[in-house]
Amino acid sequence: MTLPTFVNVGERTNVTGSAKFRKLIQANDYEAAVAVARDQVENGAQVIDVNMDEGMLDGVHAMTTFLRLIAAEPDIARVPIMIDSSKWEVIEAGLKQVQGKPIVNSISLKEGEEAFLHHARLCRRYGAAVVVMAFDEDGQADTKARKVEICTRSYELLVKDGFDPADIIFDPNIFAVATGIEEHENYAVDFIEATREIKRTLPHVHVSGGVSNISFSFRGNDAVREAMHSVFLYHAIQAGMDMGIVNAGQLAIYDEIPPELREPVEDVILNRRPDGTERLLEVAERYRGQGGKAREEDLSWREAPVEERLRHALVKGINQYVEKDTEEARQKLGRPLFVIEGPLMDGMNVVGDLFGAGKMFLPQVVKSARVMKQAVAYLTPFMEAEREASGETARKAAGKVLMATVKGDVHDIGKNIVGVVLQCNDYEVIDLGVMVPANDILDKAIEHEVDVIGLSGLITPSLDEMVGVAREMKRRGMNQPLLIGGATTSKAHTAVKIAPQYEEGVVYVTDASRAVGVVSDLISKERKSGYLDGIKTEYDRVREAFLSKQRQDDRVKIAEARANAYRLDADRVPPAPRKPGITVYDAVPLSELVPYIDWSPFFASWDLHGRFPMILSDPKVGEAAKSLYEDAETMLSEIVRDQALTVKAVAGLFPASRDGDDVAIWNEDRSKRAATFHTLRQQVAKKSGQPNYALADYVAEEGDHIGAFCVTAGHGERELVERYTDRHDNYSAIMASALADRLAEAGAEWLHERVRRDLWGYETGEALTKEDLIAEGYAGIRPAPGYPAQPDHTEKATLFELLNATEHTGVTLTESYAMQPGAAVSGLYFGHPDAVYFGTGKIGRDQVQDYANRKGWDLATAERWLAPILAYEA
Ligand SMILES: C[S@@+](CC[C@H](N)C(=O)[O-])C[C@H]1O[C@@H](n2cnc3c(N)ncnc32)[C@H](O)[C@@H]1O
Repeated sequence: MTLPTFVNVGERTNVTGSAKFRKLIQANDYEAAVAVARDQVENGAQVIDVNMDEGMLDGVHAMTTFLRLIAAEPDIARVPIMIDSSKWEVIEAGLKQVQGKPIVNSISLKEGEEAFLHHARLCRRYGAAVVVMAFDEDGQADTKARKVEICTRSYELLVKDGFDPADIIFDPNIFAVATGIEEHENYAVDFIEATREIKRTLPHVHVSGGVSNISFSFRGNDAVREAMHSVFLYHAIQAGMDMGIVNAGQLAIYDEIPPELREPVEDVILNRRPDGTERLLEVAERYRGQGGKAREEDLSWREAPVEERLRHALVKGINQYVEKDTEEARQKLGRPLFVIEGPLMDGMNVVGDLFGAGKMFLPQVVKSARVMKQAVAYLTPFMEAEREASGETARKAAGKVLMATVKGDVHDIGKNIVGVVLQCNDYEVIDLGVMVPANDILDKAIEHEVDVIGLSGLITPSLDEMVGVAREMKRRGMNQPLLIGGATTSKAHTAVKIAPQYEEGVVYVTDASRAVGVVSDLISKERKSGYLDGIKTEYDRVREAFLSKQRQDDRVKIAEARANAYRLDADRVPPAPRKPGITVYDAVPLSELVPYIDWSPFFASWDLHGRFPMILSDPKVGEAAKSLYEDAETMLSEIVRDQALTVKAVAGLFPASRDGDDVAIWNEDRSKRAATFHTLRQQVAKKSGQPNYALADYVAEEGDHIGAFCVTAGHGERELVERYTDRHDNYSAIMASALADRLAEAGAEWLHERVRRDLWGYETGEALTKEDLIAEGYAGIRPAPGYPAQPDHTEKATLFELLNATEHTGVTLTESYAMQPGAAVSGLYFGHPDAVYFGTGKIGRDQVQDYANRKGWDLATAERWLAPILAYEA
């Protein structure tokens, strides 16, 4: 077994640990019991522990039934199952049911070597990993020496017997500390040190444990328990613990535990002083009933000298005192420039180093940059006055970077983040905004004598636009390197399409955290040519690999793909809509949308990757994520309170029928064709039984319906963003855009539910949970033009016309078919329960020609719009 950094084992499907689960099993309510398992997985459990050891239960029957049911649930079955029982027949019953790699919890030397090896062999036969308790014929190990001794003995026996050491998970027993009994005081240290020794001496094994035991004596005092778990894990993980039963929601962030609590907790966990328990008991009283929340702000840093304070404020991103401290520093240091070049730059260097070392994350850096920007804004008039008096020129930045989102594209969150990160590394950034034509970009680059040009784009037509900018740079004989970034850009596209147009350097930048390194290499006189040579060699290789793959491409003919189309189950075509035609929502109440927000992509837009809400307690990015989330929640409640954004939506449901690979839309009595949606078909060779999908396949040949929609949350966004940028607050400006995007997506989810339940009305029964909605676990899909199932953005024109979307929502389409405002979503509705998302993949020239004919285009136009999915070189 290979494990990610720390694996969280869910334990709520354990009849001995959860009264709720026990009652469900006793009542034979397996459906609700399965929901408990699902809940755990959704809440971040990466393994689920299943235990049916209850005197009144038939353990074999309960284990078999329950595991059989969860094996049929793909979203639960994707995580490993830990079969937990002290009865061997229950374990074996469980092993028979689990399909993936099981984990047996547990075996031990309690009954001697023979029984131990016998059980281990049985586990091995089922391919299971095992939890080995530090337990032998003499009982459970409590000291470090005993833990290590038993684990070592177990290890040697197992490995000698042919057991894969990577499948051994030791549980060296976590016992409660601070119980008032002297012998217990070293229990945490014993566990931590035993873990360190086990990981050092027994290669490949894992170490696990039940974390909540440690704080057992503080039952009822969650704040202290959370702090104890967090401090214990902090040390145990460093010692090598890589798995455990932890309630992620009940974990404080180590650095956020108030020092007056953390210190006595740490004293107890590390057994650092004889009166540790007493002192913790005293402090604990003050935290009783506070749930770890009510903490006073620590203002001790305000007592340090002003340089220190500025540095602290920068690193922590605190802008509350920035003007006051900047003024004090200006008076103390004598000149505004000394403040910038002194404490402010020092602080930013610390931020840069921490970011570079992976100890700080983007949102924190952007917050630090806000402090810098506000300090500099405060100092600027003083510097200008000085310059006027002395005739000096302005201070030179480390380099100048021009940035723009290309013509036809409106998205700029990523670009703005990169701009901020560059600025806080002392680069001057000239940001031309969005929808900037090539000539404007290049004119401004020349006028400002910039060192580097950065282009950004989100939608596929922007890729072509970037190729045009590169070509024009060559024509003009420019020499600045060109950076490429944004959601649809890629190293392959940059290497294959853009780099060959311009010899002075084209570099693809994966994410904001890379931008500073790349720009500094490109600006350095010493490093630039070596760096670009390296890029060129790499891109030559990427291009060659891409083209050679393209040459051996084995697409099937479009006729053959059509013959293998997906055949719709006509009996399950949804009924006619209850409310056909167009429905407009002028202002969807924002408060209604908040529960529909999917937060995971919000974190991703700040380069914090992981699923919400688990990301909040992630050992690495949890702290940054939590603080970002708090700020987001504050701003979101202000937006809702002030109605600062308006969400407009339109949905339409129409008679439709499949027409080959197209979908015909009809007027109400089907006497006249109102529109045609064109779809594209997969041409990859499929295994037998697997269809070559096109969206048209989801519509019946006659008597069917489809829908279309457009939602925006962008009205008001510009004003909001400007309000923040005027205050030199890019952090909040970027946050506002990111929240507008979230509300647009939430609006799409909300509207889709309305459509399924009311307007079309094919979904009856209970409403889905929020998690089910986010996982799109309902019947029907809402594919969006420009996404993998229909990569052609131009289909939005038909969609907009059919819905009269611009009039109803105020959303317009740019020449590249980007929606404006950017916080907008549109797509089609297919109601058939078998409809699933797919990717069209690359397509052959025969289909491109056919598609061109259907769209009324010539081949070259089709090849231009479909450029990203051509299986050949046009
Ligand atoms: C981009 S995510 C947005 C939803 C996500 N919960 C959020 O809030 O960001 C999912 C949406 O993208 C579109 N989509 C995803 N995969 C697709 C595919 N293969 N083809 C077409 N559209 C797709 C659909 O409109 C789908 O509802």
